[in-house]
Amino acid sequence: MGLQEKHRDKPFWYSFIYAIEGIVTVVKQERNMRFHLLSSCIVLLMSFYFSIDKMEWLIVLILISGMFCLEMVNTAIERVVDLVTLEYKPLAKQAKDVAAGAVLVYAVVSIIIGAFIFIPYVFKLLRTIEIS
Ligand SMILES: Nc1ncnc2c1ncn2[C@@H]1O[C@H](COP(=O)(O)OP(=O)(O)OP(=O)(O)O)[C@@H](O)[C@H]1O
Repeated sequence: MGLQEKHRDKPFWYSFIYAIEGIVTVVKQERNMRFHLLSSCIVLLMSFYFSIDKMEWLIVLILISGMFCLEMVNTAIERVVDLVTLEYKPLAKQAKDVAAGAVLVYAVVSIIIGAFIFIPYVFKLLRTIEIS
């Protein structure tokens, strides 16, 4: 029986189980993903602490979820490349490097946007500490 036939009769919610398996796999196997998880927890704690406004929450949540999604796509690309070849191939290098570049661009932009959101709150906190 081929893979297609094997999965044809499964109920639709099996796709969710497979998706969750994918998320668990990335968290278990990818150090970068665990780093994203840790930094996201810190950002969420800061967001609660500073009581950021609704628009800022939306931006923070979009950035965090975007980072997770991109890291998962990056990992998927790495796995497919390794499945195709474990030999040194310039195209394999390009595929992995381009995917890693996408993660880097998103991470740098997220840090810049995060700085725009949080730095004013940090300064406000420092001023309050100075005054009191
Ligand atoms: N088959 C290959 N052919 C040529 N270069 C490769 C190949 N596999 C990996 N590379 C190069 O080595 C780098 C590291 O590859 P690797 O598969 O270890 O991913 P990684 O960047 O360490 O991923 P992560 O740390 O996110 O798991 C790639 O970015 C690429 O430049």
